[in-house]
Amino acid sequence: MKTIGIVLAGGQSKRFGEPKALALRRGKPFLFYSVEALRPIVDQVVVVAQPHIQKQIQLKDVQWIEDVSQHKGKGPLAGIYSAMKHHGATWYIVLPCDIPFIHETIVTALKQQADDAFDAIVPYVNRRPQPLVAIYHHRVKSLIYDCLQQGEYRMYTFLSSCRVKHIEMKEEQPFMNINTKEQYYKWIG
Ligand SMILES: Nc1nc2c(ncn2[C@@H]2O[C@H](COP(=O)(O)OP(=O)(O)OP(=O)(O)O)[C@@H](O)[C@H]2O)c(=O)[nH]1
Repeated sequence: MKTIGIVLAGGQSKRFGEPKALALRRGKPFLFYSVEALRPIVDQVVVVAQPHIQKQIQLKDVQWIEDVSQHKGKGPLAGIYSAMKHHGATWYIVLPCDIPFIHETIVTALKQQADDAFDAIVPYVNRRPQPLVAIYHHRVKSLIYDCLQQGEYRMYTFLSSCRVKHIEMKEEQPFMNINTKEQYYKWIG
């Protein structure tokens, strides 16, 4: 069962003011933590980012791709689709690049929930769905394609057409995403 890890790093980071993928926690870029959480569990890690991010960071055994041109920068759904288009697999484990407390045990727990009867495995933390820290079956590629073709870029609209298995996760910190400098100084220091 081939599994690809997708790290989404093609966002604008407007609220943060500089690329979140390159922000540091304990001397390592945020992107590093998402890649390392996936690496032991997947067959290949694919980072979907703009080329200037790749130029500023060294990561071993990672495949870098850009968003497909017609949906460049249109949001996470476009990034997931771009990775699926480049790499065939049964399952895709998706992580954003702005959750620097993520760790391998969360990804392992998610992968253990992979179930062919569902299109997506989405954790719930504190009653909130986490669709950017989730697993998608390859069959959703055509559903995403349809959304993108219709100019529908919202993750939740796409998910409403999927069979989703929700799993409750207790630990909150690994899912904490940093969007602003205030959050950065509060949680990272
Ligand atoms: N490949 C790709 N990733 C994206 C895109 N938009 C957002 N992401 C990633 O998805 C995750 C969540 O992004 P957001 O925080 O919602 O958006 P952002 O653009 O990074 O930040 P803001 O500009 O402040 O909204 C981050 O890891 C982003 O890098 C996109 O168009 N393509």
